[in-house]
Amino acid sequence: MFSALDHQMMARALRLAEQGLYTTTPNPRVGCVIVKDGQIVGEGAHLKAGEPHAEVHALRQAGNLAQGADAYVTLEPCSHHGRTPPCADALIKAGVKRVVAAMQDPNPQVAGSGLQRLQAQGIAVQSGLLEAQARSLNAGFISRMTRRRPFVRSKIAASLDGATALQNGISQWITGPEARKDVQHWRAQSCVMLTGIGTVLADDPQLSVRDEAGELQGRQPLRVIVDSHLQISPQARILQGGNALIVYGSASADRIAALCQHGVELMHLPDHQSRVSLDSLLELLASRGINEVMVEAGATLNGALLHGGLIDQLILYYAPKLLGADARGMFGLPMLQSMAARIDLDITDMRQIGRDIRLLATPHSPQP
Ligand SMILES: Nc1nc(O)c(N)c(N[C@@H]2O[C@H](COP(=O)(O)O)[C@@H](O)[C@H]2O)n1
Ligand SMILES: [Zn+2]
Repeated sequence: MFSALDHQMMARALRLAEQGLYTTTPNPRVGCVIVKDGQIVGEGAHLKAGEPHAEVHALRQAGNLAQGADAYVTLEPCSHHGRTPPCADALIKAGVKRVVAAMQDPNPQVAGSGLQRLQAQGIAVQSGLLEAQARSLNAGFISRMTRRRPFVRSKIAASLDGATALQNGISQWITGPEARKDVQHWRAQSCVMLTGIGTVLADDPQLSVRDEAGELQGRQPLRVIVDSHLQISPQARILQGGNALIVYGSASADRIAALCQHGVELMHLPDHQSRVSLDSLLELLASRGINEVMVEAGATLNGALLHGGLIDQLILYYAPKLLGADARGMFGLPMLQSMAARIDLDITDMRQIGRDIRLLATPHSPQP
């Protein structure tokens, strides 16, 4: 169905889409290549919401050469008026003869209607080339559009014997500098950094995106703290500089007033036991256009998220160290009554980073 040239051009479009890895949110990362007589005549990437889509950049570069050309796009061209006009119309006007998309747009405002509009104008349309790669690049956008919740990845650094801290809470530094630098790359592509009050009280983290000199770098994710009984101090480093949200389940009026005085945003999201409802939190974040959440938390929050089926990806750094008995574990999961109740994972990537090993894993879902 697809030629070697098709594969090559879509692979190029996917590389272009990666240019928006850290910047396009809440929009998807999209790349486009326009090809005439086997030669690239235009290419582009979507970089920022409100700015032109990938197809528009590529068509501008191609100019009149777009007439009779093939367009390779990593996401179905849009058919609606959002912040910008429909790309399907721009492709029709430019006179392209064929459009190849890696995947359909999961946005219900588009969902196949972009491809239909092109087809109705006699343009040859194909979809599904390198679809798995295109989906992985926009896992957050797809999750928000189809499940009404963000894609959630949790990063955990542990010793080889599975400990994240000593019994007294000391955890700095289990992994080496290369792994800590790698973490910054994941933070930078996230819309939210999520943590729990236990981590805030133990480590007083900032959860910001920083360069090697420790300076703030680029777009900063919203910091969200799950603090069921509002124990956080207004002086906590994570609250400095704004851009933070505390979610709580129950608290006294005094505690609420004290934090409000410091200009902190609070949200009351109780579950039936007056802890924080994690499902409601993710729903709320999606309604605010949040595509990707990165969790850096302790065993309690990680256990609750994993047990609730709310973690989509684990980023596990294992350091070649042993922390011994009574050290803190990775997940506070309830005791299993049988092997049948275990949580199975699939490992999707494994590599050495400095002296540490990084595993990417996803909760295993049985094949239909
Ligand atoms: N095909 C395509 N190319 C791009 O470069 C895109 N950014 C999108 N995004 C789709 O359009 C919606 C955003 O529209 P506005 O930027 O507000 O005009 C987004 O939700 C996707 O459905 N598609
Ligand atoms: Zn568009």
